[in-house]
Amino acid sequence: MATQPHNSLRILFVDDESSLQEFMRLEMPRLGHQVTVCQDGTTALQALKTATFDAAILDLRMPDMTGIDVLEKLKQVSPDTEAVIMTGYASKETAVEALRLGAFDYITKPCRIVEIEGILIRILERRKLKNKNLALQTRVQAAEGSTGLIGHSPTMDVVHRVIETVAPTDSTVLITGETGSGKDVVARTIYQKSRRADMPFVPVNCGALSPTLVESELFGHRKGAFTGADRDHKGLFEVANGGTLFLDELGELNKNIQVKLLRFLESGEVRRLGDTESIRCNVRVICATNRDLHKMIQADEFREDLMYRLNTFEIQLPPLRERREDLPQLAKHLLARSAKRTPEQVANLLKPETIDAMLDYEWPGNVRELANAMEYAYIVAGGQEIGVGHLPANVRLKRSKIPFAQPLADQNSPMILQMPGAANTRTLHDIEMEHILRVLEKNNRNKPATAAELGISLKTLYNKLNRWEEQRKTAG
Ligand SMILES: Nc1ncnc2c1ncn2[C@@H]1O[C@H](COP(=O)(O)OP(=O)(O)OP(=O)(O)O)[C@@H](O)[C@H]1O
Repeated sequence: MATQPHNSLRILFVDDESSLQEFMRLEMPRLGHQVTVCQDGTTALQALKTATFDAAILDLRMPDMTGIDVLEKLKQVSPDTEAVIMTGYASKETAVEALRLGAFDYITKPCRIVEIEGILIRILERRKLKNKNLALQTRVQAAEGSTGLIGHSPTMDVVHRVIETVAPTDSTVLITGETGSGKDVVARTIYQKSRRADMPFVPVNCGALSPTLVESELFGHRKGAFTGADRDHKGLFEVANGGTLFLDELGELNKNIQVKLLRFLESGEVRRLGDTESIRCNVRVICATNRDLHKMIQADEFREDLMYRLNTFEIQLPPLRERREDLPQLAKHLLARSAKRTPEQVANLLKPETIDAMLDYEWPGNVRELANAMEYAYIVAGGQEIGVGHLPANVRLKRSKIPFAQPLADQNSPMILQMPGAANTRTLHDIEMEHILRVLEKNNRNKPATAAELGISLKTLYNKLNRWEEQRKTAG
């Protein structure tokens, strides 16, 4: 089959005027397009059964059926074909009706070739945009990894059941669980199973929002609301309108923002900073936190009324050490992700003793730590069978706490192997990261407390941790 040049369209032309048919047979190839000419609607519908077209130019008045009839049928069998209706001046209203039915545009007779050419250029542009969008979606999916929620241990079965119940409703959901236990995956699964799956999913890492801008980021602002607000700005609630807003690390929101979130949940309205009017937003909110909100309430850091408003449906994700039966399947899934293969293709790479060794470990970093361990082992084993010796040192030696305090003592520690330039030449940056990680551990991974002890902003801490994570990935 001949390949279609990227600037060429396959066009279906339907008109009973033979002079116009001849004109199109000559002119379309001259413009680089392929054309199939039909003299009436019936022949056109026949042609649609055997070929695919990028565009269809349809005469409004034909002997057997109208262009509108053909348009309706065309949109049923080939919704991606862009239709253009040709009409005389007298029937402009019908042309407007055609637009309502999904036509791309209409042209009035007598047709001028420049006009047709202009419309075809716009169709080509729209096709390019659609393809670009598709390519971007595929890349986003590849970057985010498969969103399948793996695990059928009794506790995970409960999680699956709650997801099935709550996903189709518009109810707010609170997902709790230790870091790396899969809260983000659960939020995306709820979204994908919801009625809003075709609308935006807007994830927000509340901890990474700068404290001075958090309100404007979430709720928007009017021009002049504060110094530097030189234009109106849409908040993320408005961006997510019709869809789902995922507030990750909810526990990091300050109390002022907590009040505003509560107000939104109760009224469905947000008010931009500096505005006097509220805006109605149809947004479903899903929240996640690894912090103990009850303890935060006792410490007067979290509003009790907000927690009760949020936890109508609470999904508690168990830590990996409490659902060890999920580990073999998860390990295969995550190994397949690193190897860019299917779980079946990598199943034989994991020796039974390697799985046993992993079952003996506590996994304080939960599934994320398992994902990193699988990536590490895959690289160290050179894509071959993975033995116990290929696992990161802390997994092999069953040391749950990552040995930040003696980073150079064990050259096989994943922390060192993954730290760029770690061998004998530690850079100032390496030393800084070791210190940050040590303080993070000391504070039980509580990021605000860590940032406070280090004397840096929470945002800076997140930036440093993200950069470090990227460097570890690049260093393999
Ligand atoms: N049940 C699961 N099935 C498949 N992959 C999972 C599962 N749980 C977690 N993962 C993977 O583990 C990693 C960490 O998961 P995720 O980001 O959802 O954790 P989290 O609880 O949101 O962490 P944090 O509290 O640090 O934000 C991701 O790569 C995710 O794809």
